[in-house]
Amino acid sequence: MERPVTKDDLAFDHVPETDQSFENALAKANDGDRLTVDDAIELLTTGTATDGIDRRRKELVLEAADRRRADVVGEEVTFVANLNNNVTTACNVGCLFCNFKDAAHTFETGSEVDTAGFTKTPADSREIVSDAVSRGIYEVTSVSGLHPAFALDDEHREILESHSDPKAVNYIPPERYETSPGTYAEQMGAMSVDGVHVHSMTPEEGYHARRGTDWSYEEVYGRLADAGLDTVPGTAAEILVDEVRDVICPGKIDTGGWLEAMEAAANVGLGLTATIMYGHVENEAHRALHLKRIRDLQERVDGAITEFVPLSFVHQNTPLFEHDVVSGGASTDEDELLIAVSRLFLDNVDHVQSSWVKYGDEQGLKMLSCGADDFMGTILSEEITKRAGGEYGEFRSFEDYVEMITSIGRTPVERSTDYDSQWVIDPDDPPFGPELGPKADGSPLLTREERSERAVLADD
Ligand SMILES: C[S@@+](CC[C@H](N)C(=O)[O-])C[C@H]1O[C@@H](n2cnc3c(N)ncnc32)[C@H](O)[C@@H]1O
Ligand SMILES: Nc1c(NC[C@H](O)[C@H](O)[C@H](O)CO)[nH]c(=O)[nH]c1=O
Ligand SMILES: N[C@@H](Cc1ccc(O)cc1)C(=O)O
Ligand code: SF4
Repeated sequence: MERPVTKDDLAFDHVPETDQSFENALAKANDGDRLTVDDAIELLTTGTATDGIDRRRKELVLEAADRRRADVVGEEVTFVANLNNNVTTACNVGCLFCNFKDAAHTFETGSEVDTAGFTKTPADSREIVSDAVSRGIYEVTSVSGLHPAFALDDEHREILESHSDPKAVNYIPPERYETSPGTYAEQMGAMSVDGVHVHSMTPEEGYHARRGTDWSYEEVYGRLADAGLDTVPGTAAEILVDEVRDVICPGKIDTGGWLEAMEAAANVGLGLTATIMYGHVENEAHRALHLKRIRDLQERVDGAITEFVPLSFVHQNTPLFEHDVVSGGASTDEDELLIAVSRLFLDNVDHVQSSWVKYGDEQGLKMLSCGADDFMGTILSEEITKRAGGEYGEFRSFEDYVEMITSIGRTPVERSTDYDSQWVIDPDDPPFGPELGPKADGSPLLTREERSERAVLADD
């Protein structure tokens, strides 16, 4: 049998080699000068002239980033009271880093394979979000598989229904499925409970919502905003260099398409977040180029990107790992350097998020001293990382947040999705519950039952 293609066989055009020195790059970072891609490569590699990561140099990069964080945002650590409500896992795009998806044919009525996934109707979403809103959340984040029955709205469905070759545009009518996800517009409307902030429709989903039409992304995001969408999560970014996308997500929109969708969303007034998904086949040159593309985008959208979210690749149950293309994810040194260099390079993005879903509590807290200042949200439910083999759980309570953030001597601050509203929490004045948003009454986010269930689990 032939040996499988591995990461080492990939002959990339972009390689981590520069004419810059580590010392010069570090001096620029310390002076607050705008960094170039070569500077970022030097800092991410702790010097391209030597192999491996030099721990002493790494500490210097982390210190520079921590100082920059203190200068830009001070000692406050923010988080949000939110719920993840992902609508469906049905997806045929086939990204090789993803185990969230389930082949769409397994959702069809009469399928011989019982699907391992789920699809929620708009009514299901409404019920789930209503329940979470009554517990105090004021943001719902919703990212989904590209279900072939999804249409943007009724007009889009009509266009798809009358298409000469619906399959060619990845459309199968909802009648073929056990459960219909409805339209994106219906889902946005259903999730807009009592003014809750809807954070949804990644550029990849935006692409799906216009397939088979000549509509611009502005048209699509404008209609979604009218239906209840508030801000757009910048996932599907992965690594914004096409030679990497060709390997890990050949079915996805390319770098240009991702940037076009993000810019259009900003043009119709929607706020944005941006991400990087790193630690698979890419090298430090790709990571640095990605940062440059985000920084340039932020200039074009006039500051619409509120935060940058590094997502460390979770490898365990993914095709990339199972087919031996990669032997694991990023090392802790690489994670820390990525956070730090994101802070130093992205001088026009105020907030860098540390994801406890990806790093866990201990390392997640450490990241708050490597350049990050935001600690994500309560989320209440998580499927993407869990299905990939991540083990850091599905929610954090406000109590957890206050305890963790004060344990490192920083100030816990509740924020809105767009950071416009912030509420400094006094750790000496419990109970801690959401104070911002539609049903803010300061009561704890978790129900009494959940709290006692957790206490039992902790005793085990
Ligand atoms: C699962 S998709 C859902 C939304 C939509 N299908 C899309 O691709 O934009 C959301 C994001 O999760 C992240 N993700 C998926 N699998 C991951 C993994 N194994 N490790 C880390 N992040 C992952 C990727 O960055 C991806 O863009
Ligand atoms: N980093 C991850 C997030 N981040 C989302 C945040 O919780 C929040 O929605 C955003 O900051 C906007 O306010 N969500 C995940 O599910 N998994 C992550 O790794
Ligand atoms: N990236 C999105 C949310 C998100 C991140 C990672 C995920 O696995 C899922 C959703 C945001 O913060 O805007
Ligand atoms: S990352 Fe998104 S588009 Fe890619 S397979 Fe997973 S769910 Fe589908």
